[in-house]
Amino acid sequence: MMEIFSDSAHRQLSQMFYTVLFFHVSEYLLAIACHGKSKVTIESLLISKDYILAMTFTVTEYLIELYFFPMLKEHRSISNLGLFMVIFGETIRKLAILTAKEAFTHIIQRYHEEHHKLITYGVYGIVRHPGYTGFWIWSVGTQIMLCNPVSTVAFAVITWCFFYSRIPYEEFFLKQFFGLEYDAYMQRVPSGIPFVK
Ligand SMILES: C[S@@+](CC[C@H](N)C(=O)[O-])C[C@H]1O[C@@H](n2cnc3c(N)ncnc32)[C@H](O)[C@@H]1O
Repeated sequence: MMEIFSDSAHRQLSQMFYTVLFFHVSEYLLAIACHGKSKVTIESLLISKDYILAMTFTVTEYLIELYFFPMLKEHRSISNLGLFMVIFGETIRKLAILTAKEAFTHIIQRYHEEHHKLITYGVYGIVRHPGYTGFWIWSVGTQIMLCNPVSTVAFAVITWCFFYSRIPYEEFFLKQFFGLEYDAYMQRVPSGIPFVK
């Protein structure tokens, strides 16, 4: 079936498939490693309805452009830049999970548990939300890798909007848990998402 695609298309679609597969499987396995199997649900695969919709849109855009504007998919250096962003973003996110360990829950904690300590070292010493920074770079990178102009802009804006509202919500509880220690951390370290204080 892949013979109907050019070499570039074959490479880009394969890269996208393995990128997405690696991201979700590794999120799930790391969640088990950090929290134990009994506490992890299938939701830790991070595949929601909206996400499936976004990926369907992405593939649809890719195939339409491949058919009508095949030269758009032949920009190897742009595609490689996207691949670099995917690897870079994935690395930052996984470093965040490995640094925060038990504190890195996929669902935002609203009640302080005794074991929950404030992490301010490692990647958390560079930005306050390295998991989100990494995901943002990863998601935009997937679209640059596919040379998908519409989805590149859409992913950048939609993911940014998501974190723009999620970060204050998450930090509302972190301030309750850690008080002045969190205020000082906020003063010292940027959020890691552009234009989010
Ligand atoms: C999905 S994780 C994301 C963590 C962080 N926002 C990031 O992007 O790396 C969400 C959980 O991490 C916890 N969390 C966020 N920042 C933290 C920090 N600096 N230290 C400890 N826990 C943190 C929150 O309480 C929340 O339940």
